[in-house]
Amino acid sequence: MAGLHKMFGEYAAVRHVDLTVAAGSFHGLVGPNGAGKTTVLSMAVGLLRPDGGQALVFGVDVWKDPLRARQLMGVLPDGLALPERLTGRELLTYVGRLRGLDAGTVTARVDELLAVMELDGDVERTLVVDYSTGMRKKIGLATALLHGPKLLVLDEPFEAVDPVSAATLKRLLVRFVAAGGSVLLSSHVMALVEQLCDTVAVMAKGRVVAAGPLDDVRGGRSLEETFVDLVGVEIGGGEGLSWLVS
Ligand SMILES: Nc1ncnc2c1ncn2[C@@H]1O[C@H](COP(=O)(O)OP(=O)(O)OP(=O)(O)O)[C@@H](O)[C@H]1O
Repeated sequence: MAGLHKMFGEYAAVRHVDLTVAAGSFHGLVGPNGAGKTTVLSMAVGLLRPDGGQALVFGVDVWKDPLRARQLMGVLPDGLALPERLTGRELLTYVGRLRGLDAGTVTARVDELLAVMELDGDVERTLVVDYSTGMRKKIGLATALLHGPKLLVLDEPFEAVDPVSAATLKRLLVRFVAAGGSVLLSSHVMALVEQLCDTVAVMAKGRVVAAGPLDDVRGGRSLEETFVDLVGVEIGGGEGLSWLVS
């Protein structure tokens, strides 16, 4: 992405952001609440029209050639709206056919994805409307993977996912990158980004304030310490709320 810019009224939510995810890299995007991560990712994948700048996926302009760009990308947006009154299998089958995969391929991939995401067995009778938040993340990730994309763009993929499922998702993403895929994910969890990502960008107030290989950005410290320095916030400050306990 180059020079991506977005105004909401008078407020510049994203200010001329440049970000490159190298092929085969696992790229983390971190930043405090309201930094502009979701806005950047939404513009990068074609869900929110930028006021300026360009988003390219392997050279394909997301806004000029959306169909080709979508073939190359798998997207897990924040607050994904899924067709609710379907089971996970029905949803994946529907998405697979929409994406032009033949019936045999869809069935085989849906079987595999439901098993990997542990959404098979008894859970198969549950409608998506009755899924927990973590289960919705998992089925959302499965829909993102279904067509075999080269790049995954994931907004907070681990939010509300239990530790066991998170470990499964991590293994899956590491495998995806090892097989040549690229991942761009946003997260609030520094430990997770340090564990998974080789490259990281830190956003604050709509700008990228640091970016590069993980070790360069954290410079011998933990990512959390670097993050606090860069965005100028105190973690766990004791001020205020004196009424909370007496
Ligand atoms: N549709 C919108 N209309 C108006 N303002 C918006 C809209 N979407 C986002 N914003 C504002 O833009 C800023 C960036 O929001 P964004 O959701 O991109 O941040 P974020 O880094 O993803 O935050 P979080 O970590 O809390 O998810 C915030 O100040 C938010 O209030």
